[in-house]
Amino acid sequence: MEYPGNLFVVAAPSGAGKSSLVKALLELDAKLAVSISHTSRAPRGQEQHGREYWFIEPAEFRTMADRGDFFEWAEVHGNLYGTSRAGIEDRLQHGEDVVLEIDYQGALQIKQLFPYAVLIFILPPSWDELRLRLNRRGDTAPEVIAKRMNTARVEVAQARHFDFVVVNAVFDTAVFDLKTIVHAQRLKYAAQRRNRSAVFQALDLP
Ligand SMILES: Nc1nc2c(ncn2[C@@H]2O[C@H](COP(=O)(O)OP(=O)(O)O)[C@@H](O)[C@H]2O)c(=O)[nH]1
Ligand SMILES: Nc1ncnc2c1ncn2[C@@H]1O[C@H](COP(=O)(O)OP(=O)(O)O)[C@@H](O)[C@H]1O
Repeated sequence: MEYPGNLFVVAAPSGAGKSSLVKALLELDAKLAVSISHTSRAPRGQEQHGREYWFIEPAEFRTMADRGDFFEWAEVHGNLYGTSRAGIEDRLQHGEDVVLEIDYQGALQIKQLFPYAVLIFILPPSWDELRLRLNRRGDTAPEVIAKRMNTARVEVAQARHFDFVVVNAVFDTAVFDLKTIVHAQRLKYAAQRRNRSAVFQALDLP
């Protein structure tokens, strides 16, 4: 499948800083939009339906999956998550850029469907720091943290299938790395199409 918009996929083990980084990236780049996923998990803390996720019942999720409503979906930490076609197809068709914040299983499915998608894996600087961040966030029970640390080992092993790996040690440096990847992809895509105006647009030149 091919659309004129760029597709960026960001995956990371839970607690590595993916949500915070993507949020900061969106604040820097008005031309990017993040896709809101559907999930069967219950909302956490201040989360709102339609803002962090579309929260739906497992049965409804299964119906959507059977109907082919998702570009990809996967079970993560015992819950179902999916990227709906309706959420991003329109934007991509209009040449707008989209970021997917999803797990590695979803990322690999997206790469099959959209070979030009740019897959970015966020790594924490160390396992100890990952545990610290999960603890500090304060919204995850100790037994859940232990489970996520185990899953993190499986997830990190998948980083080799990604186009880029960004280490989130110093936050601002990691945001800058992401911004550079997005910028480089826009220039590459514009150059591939030999489209002078698209190159100028990507450079933010008049
Ligand atoms: N495959 C897939 N994974 C998703 C999707 N949305 C979120 N995820 C992933 O599901 C995992 C759990 O997310 P979440 O419940 O928000 O917990 P968090 O890991 O603490 O942020 C994370 O790795 C997300 O990136 C989606 O649409 N598809
Ligand atoms: N570079 C960093 N240095 C220190 N703490 C960070 C950094 N990046 C993120 N954090 C913190 O780590 C915790 C997990 O970040 P979050 O964005 O929720 O992770 P994820 O979306 O990957 O689960 C949050 O409390 C966040 O503020």
